Amino acid sequence: MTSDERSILIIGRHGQVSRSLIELLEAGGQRFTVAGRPEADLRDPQSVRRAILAARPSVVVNAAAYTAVDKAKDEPDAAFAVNAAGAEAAAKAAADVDATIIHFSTDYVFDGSKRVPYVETDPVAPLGIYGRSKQEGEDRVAQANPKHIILRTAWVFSPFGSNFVRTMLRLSVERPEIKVVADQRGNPTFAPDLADLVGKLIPLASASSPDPRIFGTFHAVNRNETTWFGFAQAIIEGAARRGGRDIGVLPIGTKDYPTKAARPAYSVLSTEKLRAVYGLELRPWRDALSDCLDRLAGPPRDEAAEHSQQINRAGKFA
Ligand SMILES: NC(=O)C1=CN([C@@H]2O[C@H](COP(=O)(O)OP(=O)(O)OC[C@H]3O[C@@H](n4cnc5c(N)ncnc54)[C@H](OP(=O)(O)O)[C@@H]3O)[C@@H](O)[C@H]2O)C=CC1
Ligand SMILES: Cc1cn([C@H]2C[C@H](O)[C@@H](COP(=O)(O)OP(=O)(O)O[C@H]3O[C@@H](C)C(=O)[C@@H](O)[C@H]3O)O2)c(=O)[nH]c1=O
Ligand SMILES: [Mg+2]
Repeated sequence: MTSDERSILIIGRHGQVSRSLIELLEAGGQRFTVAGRPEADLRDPQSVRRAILAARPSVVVNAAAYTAVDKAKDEPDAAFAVNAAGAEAAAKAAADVDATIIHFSTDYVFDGSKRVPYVETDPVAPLGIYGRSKQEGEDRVAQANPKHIILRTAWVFSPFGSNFVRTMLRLSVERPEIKVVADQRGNPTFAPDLADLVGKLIPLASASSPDPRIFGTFHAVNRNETTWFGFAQAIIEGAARRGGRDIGVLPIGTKDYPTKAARPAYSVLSTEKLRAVYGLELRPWRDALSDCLDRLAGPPRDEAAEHSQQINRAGKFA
């Protein structure tokens, strides 16, 4: 790395995507700064601006957001402050130091009325406050900084924080069976895979005269689609192979699982643009889930047994 190379600033410290990105950049020995609460709070735009002007990075990755879908209904001001005004402040300050902003949005900007994968140019029509606040954030980020890469992702899971995989693992020890909606389709996405993607975009985005085609909005999700029920089944099966309880997973309808906020019935995202522009794609979600479960519950028992037999045959423990 040359000494005049500018660094990367990540907004958000303990989130799924921030932690995955921090892990990746640390492993790669890259120079980066983290701006997180309390000193950089997206509800206080000036605090975010200060952090960006002080670091003068070439790329700002905004991995922070208000992500509580149901709670957003009771706290619309907080959701919009963080996801719209806060995101705009980060994008504007990035523009002022000539940095690219990499920002994340969500499949929940769509209403779910389609039955084939959504493309980036499809009209947005969010069903709830969270989706509306994220949609406004997309618009404001794009407006504030022409050098923006907005990655619309979905159903994010990881070994960190609060996510559907960790919820299912917790329920599998607490309950005899779980009931999960089988009429909402989407793409589960592994936060470390998103971090890998961002790691590949950073050098392109921080080039001195980047190709303008790299900017814009891109769908970025793991390959293949499922329902929350299908995802839950795969989680419980995977956990059982690793010594977890093989509890029943029962399919139900959205009407049988009332929530404060409505979710789209179909929010599968086409990643054709990411492939066409960058030549990049994320692997199938089942492969990513397997890596996530390895980290949360260790390797599958049969594979572990097979592995130790191989070691024994090799005479390592003889
Ligand atoms: N989770 C999901 O399923 C999906 C997420 N996304 C988007 O991906 C991005 C990353 O999400 P994910 O990693 O899952 O989020 P998490 O919910 O795991 O983490 C949220 C992050 O935002 C930070 N944050 C929240 N409020 C503020 C605030 N006022 N000021 C500063 N930081 C704040 C948290 O801070 P702290 O470090 O202090 O905890 C944390 O780092 C977000 O833009 C989200 O909308 C898109 C689709 C699906
Ligand atoms: C825990 C649980 C949930 N569900 C349903 C409720 C809901 O329709 C669906 C998903 O539940 P969750 O509330 O965990 O997921 P949710 O918070 O809706 O997840 C969303 O988060 C935001 C941040 C995004 O951007 C989206 O892409 C998406 O990942 O599963 C069940 O049917 N049974 C259960 O036991
Ligand atoms: Mg949630």
